[in-house]
Amino acid sequence: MNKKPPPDDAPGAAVTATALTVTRGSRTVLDDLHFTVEAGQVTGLLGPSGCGKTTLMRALAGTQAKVTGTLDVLGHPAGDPRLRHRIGYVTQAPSVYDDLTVRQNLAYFAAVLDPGRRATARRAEAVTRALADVDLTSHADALAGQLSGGQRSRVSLAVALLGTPELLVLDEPTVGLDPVLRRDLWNLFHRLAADRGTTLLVSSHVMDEAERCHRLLLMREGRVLAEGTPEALRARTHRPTVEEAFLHLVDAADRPATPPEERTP
Ligand SMILES: Nc1ncnc2c1ncn2[C@@H]1O[C@H](COP(=O)(O)OP(=O)(O)OP(=O)(O)O)[C@@H](O)[C@H]1O
Repeated sequence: MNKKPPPDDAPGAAVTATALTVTRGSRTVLDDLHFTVEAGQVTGLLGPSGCGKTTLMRALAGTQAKVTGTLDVLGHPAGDPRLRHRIGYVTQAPSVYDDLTVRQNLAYFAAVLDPGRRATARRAEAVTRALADVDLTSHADALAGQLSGGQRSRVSLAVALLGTPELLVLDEPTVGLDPVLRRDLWNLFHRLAADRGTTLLVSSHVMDEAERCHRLLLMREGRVLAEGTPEALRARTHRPTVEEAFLHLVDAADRPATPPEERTP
Protein backbone atom coordinates (compact mmCIF):
# COMPACT_ATOMS: atom_id res chain seq x y z
CA MET A 1 0.00 0.00 0.00
CA ASN A 2 3.04 2.25 0.43
CA LYS A 3 1.48 4.48 3.08
CA LYS A 4 4.50 6.38 4.34
CA PRO A 5 4.05 8.25 7.61
CA PRO A 6 3.67 11.99 7.21
CA PRO A 7 6.79 14.03 7.98
CA ASP A 8 7.31 15.00 11.63
CA ASP A 9 7.77 18.64 10.70
CA ALA A 10 4.39 18.82 8.92
CA PRO A 11 3.90 22.47 7.96
CA GLY A 12 0.37 22.84 9.41
CA ALA A 13 -3.01 23.24 7.83
CA ALA A 14 -3.43 23.75 4.08
CA VAL A 15 -7.19 24.22 4.55
CA THR A 16 -9.11 25.53 7.54
CA ALA A 17 -12.90 25.63 7.62
CA THR A 18 -14.84 27.44 10.32
CA ALA A 19 -18.64 27.36 10.42
CA LEU A 20 -18.65 26.41 6.72
CA THR A 21 -22.24 26.27 5.50
CA VAL A 22 -23.56 25.80 1.96
CA THR A 23 -27.12 25.94 0.74
CA ARG A 24 -28.22 24.50 -2.61
CA GLY A 25 -31.73 25.40 -3.63
CA SER A 26 -33.65 25.59 -0.36
CA ARG A 27 -31.53 22.89 1.33
CA THR A 28 -28.63 23.30 3.73
CA VAL A 29 -26.21 20.82 2.16
CA LEU A 30 -23.18 21.56 4.38
CA ASP A 31 -24.11 22.52 7.91
CA ASP A 32 -21.64 24.41 10.12
CA LEU A 33 -18.48 22.44 9.28
CA HIS A 34 -15.26 22.91 11.24
CA PHE A 35 -12.20 21.01 10.02
CA THR A 36 -8.62 21.24 8.78
CA VAL A 37 -6.73 19.53 5.97
CA GLU A 38 -3.07 19.10 6.92
CA ALA A 39 -0.44 20.16 4.40
CA GLY A 40 1.63 17.50 2.68
CA GLN A 41 -0.68 14.67 3.70
CA VAL A 42 -3.28 12.49 2.02
CA THR A 43 -6.67 13.23 3.60
CA GLY A 44 -9.63 11.03 2.75
CA LEU A 45 -13.06 12.65 2.56
CA LEU A 46 -15.35 9.74 3.21
CA GLY A 47 -19.06 9.40 3.52
CA PRO A 48 -22.13 7.94 1.84
CA SER A 49 -23.46 9.14 -1.49
CA GLY A 50 -25.19 12.50 -1.14
CA CYS A 51 -23.53 13.50 2.16
CA GLY A 52 -21.95 16.59 0.60
CA LYS A 53 -18.43 15.57 -0.48
CA THR A 54 -18.65 17.11 -3.95
CA THR A 55 -20.20 20.28 -2.56
CA LEU A 56 -17.32 20.61 -0.07
CA MET A 57 -14.76 20.11 -2.84
CA ARG A 58 -16.49 22.67 -5.06
CA ALA A 59 -16.40 25.13 -2.16
CA LEU A 60 -12.64 24.54 -1.80
CA ALA A 61 -12.08 25.03 -5.51
CA GLY A 62 -14.15 28.23 -5.39
CA THR A 63 -16.82 26.99 -7.79
CA GLN A 64 -19.69 26.66 -5.29
CA ALA A 65 -22.25 29.42 -4.73
CA LYS A 66 -23.94 30.32 -1.42
CA VAL A 67 -20.98 29.51 0.84
CA THR A 68 -20.92 31.14 4.28
CA GLY A 69 -18.49 30.86 7.19
CA THR A 70 -14.73 30.90 6.69
CA LEU A 71 -12.86 28.68 4.25
CA ASP A 72 -9.16 29.39 4.13
CA VAL A 73 -7.13 27.61 1.41
CA LEU A 74 -3.32 27.91 1.26
CA GLY A 75 -3.53 31.19 3.13
CA HIS A 76 -6.28 32.79 1.03
CA PRO A 77 -10.08 32.71 1.05
CA ALA A 78 -11.41 29.90 -1.19
CA GLY A 79 -12.04 31.24 -4.69
CA ASP A 80 -9.28 33.87 -4.51
CA PRO A 81 -7.81 34.26 -8.03
CA ARG A 82 -4.30 33.79 -6.58
CA LEU A 83 -5.24 30.16 -5.86
CA ARG A 84 -6.08 29.34 -9.47
CA HIS A 85 -2.71 27.84 -10.35
CA ARG A 86 -2.07 26.40 -6.91
CA ILE A 87 -5.06 24.03 -6.80
CA GLY A 88 -5.76 21.05 -9.05
CA TYR A 89 -9.42 20.00 -8.95
CA VAL A 90 -10.49 16.80 -10.69
CA THR A 91 -14.24 16.35 -10.91
CA GLN A 92 -16.04 13.03 -11.17
CA ALA A 93 -16.77 13.51 -14.87
CA PRO A 94 -13.50 13.30 -16.84
CA SER A 95 -12.95 16.57 -18.70
CA VAL A 96 -11.05 15.46 -21.79
CA TYR A 97 -11.53 15.97 -25.52
CA ASP A 98 -12.46 12.65 -27.08
CA ASP A 99 -11.24 13.58 -30.55
CA LEU A 100 -7.72 14.41 -29.36
CA THR A 101 -5.03 11.95 -28.33
CA VAL A 102 -3.95 11.75 -24.71
CA ARG A 103 -0.79 13.74 -25.50
CA GLN A 104 -2.74 16.34 -27.51
CA ASN A 105 -5.16 16.78 -24.59
CA LEU A 106 -2.29 17.40 -22.22
CA ALA A 107 -0.50 19.66 -24.69
CA TYR A 108 -3.67 21.73 -25.09
CA PHE A 109 -4.16 22.23 -21.34
CA ALA A 110 -0.42 22.86 -20.87
CA ALA A 111 -0.64 25.65 -23.47
CA VAL A 112 -3.56 27.22 -21.57
CA LEU A 113 -1.60 27.08 -18.30
CA ASP A 114 1.78 28.11 -19.63
CA PRO A 115 1.34 29.86 -22.99
CA GLY A 116 3.95 31.28 -25.36
CA ARG A 117 6.66 29.97 -27.66
CA ARG A 118 9.37 30.41 -25.04
CA ALA A 119 7.61 27.87 -22.77
CA THR A 120 7.60 25.12 -25.44
CA ALA A 121 10.33 22.99 -23.83
CA ARG A 122 8.88 23.48 -20.34
CA ARG A 123 5.43 22.42 -21.57
CA ALA A 124 6.81 19.31 -23.31
CA GLU A 125 8.57 18.36 -20.08
CA ALA A 126 5.39 18.88 -18.03
CA VAL A 127 3.37 16.73 -20.46
CA THR A 128 5.94 13.90 -20.38
CA ARG A 129 6.07 13.99 -16.58
CA ALA A 130 2.28 14.03 -16.17
CA LEU A 131 1.91 11.09 -18.59
CA ALA A 132 4.45 9.10 -16.57
CA ASP A 133 2.81 10.10 -13.25
CA VAL A 134 -0.48 8.48 -14.25
CA ASP A 135 1.19 5.61 -16.13
CA LEU A 136 -0.24 6.50 -19.52
CA THR A 137 2.99 6.95 -21.48
CA SER A 138 2.24 3.86 -23.56
CA HIS A 139 -1.20 5.29 -24.43
CA ALA A 140 0.02 8.80 -25.24
CA ASP A 141 -0.99 8.55 -28.90
CA ALA A 142 -4.38 6.88 -28.36
CA LEU A 143 -7.52 8.92 -28.92
CA ALA A 144 -9.07 9.84 -25.57
CA GLY A 145 -12.46 8.70 -26.89
CA GLN A 146 -11.11 5.18 -27.31
CA LEU A 147 -9.83 4.82 -23.74
CA SER A 148 -11.52 2.92 -20.93
CA GLY A 149 -13.31 4.89 -18.20
CA GLY A 150 -10.41 4.41 -15.80
CA GLN A 151 -7.88 5.56 -18.38
CA ARG A 152 -9.95 8.65 -19.18
CA SER A 153 -10.12 9.61 -15.52
CA ARG A 154 -6.34 9.22 -15.33
CA VAL A 155 -6.02 11.68 -18.24
CA SER A 156 -8.08 14.16 -16.17
CA LEU A 157 -5.73 13.60 -13.25
CA ALA A 158 -2.71 14.13 -15.52
CA VAL A 159 -4.21 17.46 -16.64
CA ALA A 160 -4.49 18.51 -12.98
CA LEU A 161 -0.86 17.50 -12.38
CA LEU A 162 0.47 19.65 -15.26
CA GLY A 163 0.72 22.77 -13.15
CA THR A 164 2.34 20.93 -10.17
CA PRO A 165 -0.44 22.11 -7.83
CA GLU A 166 0.21 22.42 -4.09
CA LEU A 167 -3.29 21.18 -3.30
CA LEU A 168 -4.96 18.40 -5.27
CA VAL A 169 -8.69 17.94 -4.78
CA LEU A 170 -9.84 14.65 -6.29
CA ASP A 171 -13.51 13.70 -6.42
CA GLU A 172 -13.86 9.92 -6.28
CA PRO A 173 -10.81 9.26 -8.49
CA THR A 174 -10.88 5.49 -8.02
CA VAL A 175 -14.54 4.82 -8.91
CA GLY A 176 -14.82 2.02 -11.45
CA LEU A 177 -11.13 1.10 -11.33
CA ASP A 178 -9.91 -2.44 -10.88
CA PRO A 179 -7.99 -3.27 -7.69
CA VAL A 180 -4.56 -3.04 -9.36
CA LEU A 181 -5.24 0.44 -10.78
CA ARG A 182 -6.74 1.56 -7.47
CA ARG A 183 -3.60 0.47 -5.65
CA ASP A 184 -1.39 2.18 -8.25
CA LEU A 185 -3.33 5.44 -7.93
CA TRP A 186 -3.11 5.41 -4.13
CA ASN A 187 0.63 4.79 -4.44
CA LEU A 188 0.82 7.81 -6.76
CA PHE A 189 -1.09 9.95 -4.22
CA HIS A 190 1.39 8.98 -1.52
CA ARG A 191 4.38 9.64 -3.80
CA LEU A 192 3.02 13.12 -4.58
CA ALA A 193 2.67 13.86 -0.86
CA ALA A 194 6.04 12.38 0.14
CA ASP A 195 8.21 13.54 -2.79
CA ARG A 196 6.58 16.84 -3.81
CA GLY A 197 4.91 17.87 -0.55
CA THR A 198 1.54 17.99 -2.32
CA THR A 199 -1.56 18.15 -0.11
CA LEU A 200 -4.26 15.77 -1.32
CA LEU A 201 -7.94 15.68 -0.45
CA VAL A 202 -9.42 12.52 -1.97
CA SER A 203 -13.11 11.66 -1.72
CA SER A 204 -14.52 8.18 -1.70
CA HIS A 205 -17.61 6.39 -0.53
CA VAL A 206 -15.67 3.12 -0.25
CA MET A 207 -14.63 2.77 3.36
CA ASP A 208 -11.74 0.38 2.71
CA GLU A 209 -9.92 3.26 1.01
CA ALA A 210 -9.91 5.00 4.39
CA GLU A 211 -7.07 2.83 5.63
CA ARG A 212 -4.87 4.21 2.85
CA CYS A 213 -5.08 7.81 4.10
CA HIS A 214 -2.95 9.71 6.61
CA ARG A 215 -6.04 11.49 7.94
CA LEU A 216 -9.78 11.26 7.45
CA LEU A 217 -12.77 13.50 7.39
CA LEU A 218 -15.82 11.30 7.89
CA MET A 219 -18.99 12.97 6.66
CA ARG A 220 -22.64 12.24 6.97
CA GLU A 221 -25.69 14.26 5.95
CA GLY A 222 -23.80 17.51 5.48
CA ARG A 223 -21.82 17.31 8.71
CA VAL A 224 -18.36 16.16 9.73
CA LEU A 225 -18.90 13.15 11.93
CA ALA A 226 -15.24 12.71 12.87
CA GLU A 227 -11.77 13.87 11.90
CA GLY A 228 -8.39 12.28 12.59
CA THR A 229 -6.02 9.49 11.63
CA PRO A 230 -7.49 6.04 10.86
CA GLU A 231 -5.58 4.72 13.89
CA ALA A 232 -7.08 7.36 16.21
CA LEU A 233 -10.62 6.76 14.91
CA ARG A 234 -10.30 3.01 15.44
CA ALA A 235 -8.86 3.51 18.92
CA ARG A 236 -11.47 6.10 19.91
CA THR A 237 -14.36 3.82 18.96
CA HIS A 238 -12.69 0.54 19.96
CA ARG A 239 -13.44 -0.86 16.51
CA PRO A 240 -11.03 -2.89 14.34
CA THR A 241 -11.69 -1.07 11.04
CA VAL A 242 -12.55 2.48 9.97
CA GLU A 243 -15.76 1.15 8.41
CA GLU A 244 -16.89 -0.22 11.76
CA ALA A 245 -15.74 2.97 13.49
CA PHE A 246 -17.84 4.98 11.03
CA LEU A 247 -20.93 2.83 11.64
CA HIS A 248 -20.42 3.12 15.38
CA LEU A 249 -20.24 6.92 15.09
CA VAL A 250 -23.37 6.97 12.92
CA ASP A 251 -25.27 4.91 15.50
CA ALA A 252 -24.03 7.14 18.31
CA ALA A 253 -25.12 10.26 16.41
CA ASP A 254 -28.56 8.74 15.69
CA ARG A 255 -29.15 7.65 19.28
CA PRO A 256 -31.48 10.12 21.01
CA ALA A 257 -29.78 11.95 23.86
CA THR A 258 -30.33 10.06 27.11
CA PRO A 259 -32.78 11.93 29.36
CA PRO A 260 -31.04 13.18 32.52
CA GLU A 261 -32.98 10.85 34.86
CA GLU A 262 -31.74 7.78 32.91
CA ARG A 263 -28.07 8.78 33.04
CA THR A 264 -25.85 6.86 35.37
CA PRO A 265 -24.19 9.14 37.89
N1 LIG B 1 -27.79 21.55 -7.89
C1 LIG B 1 -28.30 21.14 -6.73
N2 LIG B 1 -29.40 21.71 -6.19
C2 LIG B 1 -29.89 21.29 -5.02
N3 LIG B 1 -29.38 20.28 -4.30
C3 LIG B 1 -28.30 19.67 -4.79
C4 LIG B 1 -27.69 20.06 -6.03
N4 LIG B 1 -26.62 19.26 -6.25
C5 LIG B 1 -26.57 18.42 -5.20
N5 LIG B 1 -27.57 18.66 -4.33
C6 LIG B 1 -27.82 17.95 -3.07
O1 LIG B 1 -26.74 18.23 -2.19
C7 LIG B 1 -26.46 17.08 -1.40
C8 LIG B 1 -24.97 16.81 -1.46
O2 LIG B 1 -24.60 16.47 -2.79
P1 LIG B 1 -23.10 16.13 -3.17
O3 LIG B 1 -23.04 15.92 -4.64
O4 LIG B 1 -22.22 17.17 -2.59
O5 LIG B 1 -22.88 14.76 -2.38
P2 LIG B 1 -21.73 13.66 -2.53
O6 LIG B 1 -21.42 13.22 -1.14
O7 LIG B 1 -20.62 14.18 -3.35
O8 LIG B 1 -22.47 12.50 -3.30
P3 LIG B 1 -21.86 11.40 -4.33
O9 LIG B 1 -20.92 10.54 -3.52
O10 LIG B 1 -23.08 10.66 -4.78
O11 LIG B 1 -21.19 12.16 -5.43
C9 LIG B 1 -27.29 15.94 -1.95
O12 LIG B 1 -28.34 15.70 -1.06
C10 LIG B 1 -27.82 16.45 -3.27
O13 LIG B 1 -29.10 15.98 -3.50
